[in-house]
Amino acid sequence: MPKLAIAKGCLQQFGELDRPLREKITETLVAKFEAATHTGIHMEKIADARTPRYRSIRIDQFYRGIVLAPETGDVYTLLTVLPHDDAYAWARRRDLTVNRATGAIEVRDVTTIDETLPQLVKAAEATPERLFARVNDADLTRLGIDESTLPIARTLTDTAQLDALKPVLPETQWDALAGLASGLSPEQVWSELGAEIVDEPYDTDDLDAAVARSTDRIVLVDGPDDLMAIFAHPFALWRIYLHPTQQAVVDATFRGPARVTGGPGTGKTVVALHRAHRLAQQTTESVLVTTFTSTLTDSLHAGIKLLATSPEVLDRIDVQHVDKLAHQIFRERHGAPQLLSSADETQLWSSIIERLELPFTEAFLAAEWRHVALAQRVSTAADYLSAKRTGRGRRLGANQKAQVWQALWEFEDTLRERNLWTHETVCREATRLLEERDDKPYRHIVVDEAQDLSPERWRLLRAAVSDGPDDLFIAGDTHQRIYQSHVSLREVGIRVTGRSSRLNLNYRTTAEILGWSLQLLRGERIDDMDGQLDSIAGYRSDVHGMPPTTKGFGTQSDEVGYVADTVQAWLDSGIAPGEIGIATRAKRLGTKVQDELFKRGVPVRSLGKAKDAADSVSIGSMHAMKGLEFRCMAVAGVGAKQVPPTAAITPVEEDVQTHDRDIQRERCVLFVACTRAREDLLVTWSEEPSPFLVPLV
Ligand SMILES: Nc1ncnc2c1ncn2[C@@H]1O[C@H](COP(=O)(O)OP(=O)(O)OP(=O)(O)O)[C@@H](O)[C@H]1O
Repeated sequence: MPKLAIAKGCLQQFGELDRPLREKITETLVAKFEAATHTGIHMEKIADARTPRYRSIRIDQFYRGIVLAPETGDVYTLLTVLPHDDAYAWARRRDLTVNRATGAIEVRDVTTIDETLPQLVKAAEATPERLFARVNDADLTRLGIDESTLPIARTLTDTAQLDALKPVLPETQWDALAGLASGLSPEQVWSELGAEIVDEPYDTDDLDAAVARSTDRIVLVDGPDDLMAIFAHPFALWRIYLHPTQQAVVDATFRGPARVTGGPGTGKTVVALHRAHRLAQQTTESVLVTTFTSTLTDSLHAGIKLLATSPEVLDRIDVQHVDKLAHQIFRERHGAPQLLSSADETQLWSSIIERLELPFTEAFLAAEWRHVALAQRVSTAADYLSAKRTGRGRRLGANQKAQVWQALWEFEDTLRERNLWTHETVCREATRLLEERDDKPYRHIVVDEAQDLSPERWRLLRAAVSDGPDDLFIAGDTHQRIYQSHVSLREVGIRVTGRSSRLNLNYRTTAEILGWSLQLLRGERIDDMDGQLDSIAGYRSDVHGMPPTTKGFGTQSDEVGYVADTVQAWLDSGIAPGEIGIATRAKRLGTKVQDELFKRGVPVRSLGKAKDAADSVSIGSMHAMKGLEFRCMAVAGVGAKQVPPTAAITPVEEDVQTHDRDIQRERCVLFVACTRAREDLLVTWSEEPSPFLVPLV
């Protein structure tokens, strides 16, 4: 029985068509493949096609699909859908070959390559520079560059020429060249290709075997329902086509906790979602997918719903905010907790300070309680005396420690006496309850945005799943840490050493925006949650665009006006309101921009509030941008007075280390906001620019 496979490029093109045409194509293909079961598929041969195995399939009066017919087997691969004449021209210009390194199928536009080569040779005569001078032929060949591509690679003098060849060169060969051009070594490119070392070379004439190997570019459709599901979400390419390095992490079996790291937009969430889905397919027990905010939880939930087409599998996946899980476990035993408000907490610290006549501030004691006592499960004076106070800066002598411990003890004692709880103590109690249980609620736990979870939340998760293969899977990037939590995974009982993978290729942002944003963090020493330093080296994007626009103004009202003008210009150029995001550090400025846009009749919403996300420009704090992305992004109010905000920074004289950590965190917050942009980034300020921007503007 014939089976249909769909190439990634085809689904991308399909997503750009009008909805009625998309519906028509879907209907036609479903009907054809249903009919094929009984009567075979009717397809036309194409005269003068580059390969005699191309066939055309009629979609309607105007549109044709180009299909690769099998020589052996029964898989028909839909390569493209285009207006009639373009479809036939496509088939005449493009050939299919098998990549020597990966054994996967590749499309190349032979006609354009033949036309371009003489021009490239001519341009190269004018300059001695060669883009790949440092890479020898043997390495290029090992990376799959074949004899047709090699002469082209050897004439290239700059990356702009390589970029221009992207639509015409064989995809995997272009990826390998782009990796080398961005500074990766041949070894690094080899490992990114995810190429399996084979004993025997691939049969480069066997296109059918190559199709079967190309799971990162060709998806095999599993019946009409699957076809409808694929075509219903043509923009969610991540759902179907994973990069080999992503796929390897999704499919791996780990003997214990494992994690994936990587820069912004490298697909960590995508990997986490696929992995959760795969684990849920393989077990009959529950799988938890979790993170630290409810907005992120909602978007993980939406992702899981896109992936899990089987209701049984979907049922097995519980997507829950980690605090909600803590409260749920707590309530099952104790009922609803009575929570201490943050104002009451400050008041309580203040009364303890007064009563004990202590020389500490409320903020200092609260932080000491959270970052030392709770983080390290300190329950006695002796524990506290020997607890690590890394990152707490201000040194305490023995007497001072005794005073602090007395305050912490009184604080907890009051909570106990009045039966009051904070989110942290609820979490601690839930952990205790889970640690007592043999029947853990989950078989697998997948955690996204791991860098922002506090130690007590990690302990909760550790206690919610039994030790075992694939128990915990963690996705995160410490360069995007936007809250206070500095966790050593080992200290919370989670060992990932030797089970850590890294993703480098950014799918979201242009190379220009990524490169600019990475400079915000240059020189920062950022831990990797496992006793080492993380690094930004090697993160890259193969997509190019405009560099970010940075602009300062004399007054805030001029700045607001400019941001509103820019949003209007984006809208006028055809960008949908839902594809535009605006981030500010302080809410007040966000409100001003929102009012200005509202005055101009632009639909606008505060993040997380209105439901009609697709129809409105989104405004939110830089923190609220975590996990989101927008085609166009304005990051406003990046002035010296606002970024970093004085109130968020511990004064140097109070605590040097905490001060430094606060500054680093604020850099990360700005980095997160800027890396939400896919195509266009505007960064503005009034008066003096933020010190973080000074080297960049
Ligand atoms: N294999 C893929 N094919 C197509 N698109 C992909 C792929 N992997 C990731 N993407 C897209 O790249 C973007 C970023 O992915 P994702 O959110 O998973 O990255 P991330 O590493 O979690 O980012 P961040 O850390 O910045 O939140 C998304 O738009 C996602 O759909």
